[in-house]
Amino acid sequence: MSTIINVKGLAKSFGSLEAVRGVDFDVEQGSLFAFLGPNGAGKSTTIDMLTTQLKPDAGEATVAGYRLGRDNDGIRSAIGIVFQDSLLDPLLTVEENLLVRGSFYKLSRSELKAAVARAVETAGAGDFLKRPYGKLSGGQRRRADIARALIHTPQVLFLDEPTTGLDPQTRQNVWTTIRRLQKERGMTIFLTTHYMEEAAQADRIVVMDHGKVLAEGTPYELKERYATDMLKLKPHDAEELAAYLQARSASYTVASGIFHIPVAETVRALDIIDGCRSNIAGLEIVSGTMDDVFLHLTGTEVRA
Ligand SMILES: Nc1ncnc2c1ncn2[C@@H]1O[C@H](COP(=O)(O)OP(=O)(O)OP(=O)(O)O)[C@@H](O)[C@H]1O
Repeated sequence: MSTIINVKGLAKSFGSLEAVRGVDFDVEQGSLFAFLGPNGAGKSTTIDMLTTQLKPDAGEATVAGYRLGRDNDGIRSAIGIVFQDSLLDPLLTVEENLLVRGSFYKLSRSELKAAVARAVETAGAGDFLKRPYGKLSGGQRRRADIARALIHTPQVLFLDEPTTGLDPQTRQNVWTTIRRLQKERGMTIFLTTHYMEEAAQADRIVVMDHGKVLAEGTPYELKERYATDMLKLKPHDAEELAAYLQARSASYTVASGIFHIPVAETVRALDIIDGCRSNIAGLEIVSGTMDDVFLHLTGTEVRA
């Protein structure tokens, strides 16, 4: 796979506040990339720089082969952005909004119609095309916002918290659209989210806080590194199990008669189980989650 976004030493301060303090990361072409961090971590500032809305103080970046600061028009032609706050006019219908937006791209009338139709189809916004944007549900608005960002068929789609505030069913629908863009259209998706179960579906994750990258890797790698799997055992004889675990120098806690034994990886639980099989009345192995990773790295629960 080739790299479509490359970031080196990117930095931005607002007065004395160092919002982004020299970040480095790459995004693979066609991947679903999740950018995580608590409120104020510097995510939006980084995205604003990569999308040419904010001039960096230092560092460099290329997006779809275009150098930031040198070919910002090229970058803008290659990206689509779905902002947290919509840019569409609530009084116009979805179709009117998209046609107005599409008129910026200097297309002929027939090209414009075809581009809008393609964006609508891809975003699944066909059912409410003739309705005023302001009268749509949250999920429908999001689809219209995504359609707006797709009119010029971008290579990279930036989505800033695309599902925040939506109900679980609608979140799922919007998420299905995002996956389709990536899988079927080969689009690179650059996503920020406060929902860790969404981040867990990404190909690669960067976690940042206080303007710095804290960790990066696949969800699996991050969970292996920063989250602990837990073996939970219900013994027939608690004293016997305690003695067995102490003899192995395995740490554990007991709650309501259940032994909680942290294991580095889920398969390690097998070693423990093997030696005390006849004393086991019940067991469960709980994998570490992205929530654990986030908590470990940032020292804070996810704040939406
Ligand atoms: N235009 C600005 N002027 C001054 N300070 C700013 C400006 N934009 C952002 N900041 C500050 O920079 C820091 C990073 O903000 P940023 O919006 O990049 O964080 P974030 O990770 O996107 O947070 P969130 O998850 O809340 O969107 C914060 O302390 C914020 O208050």
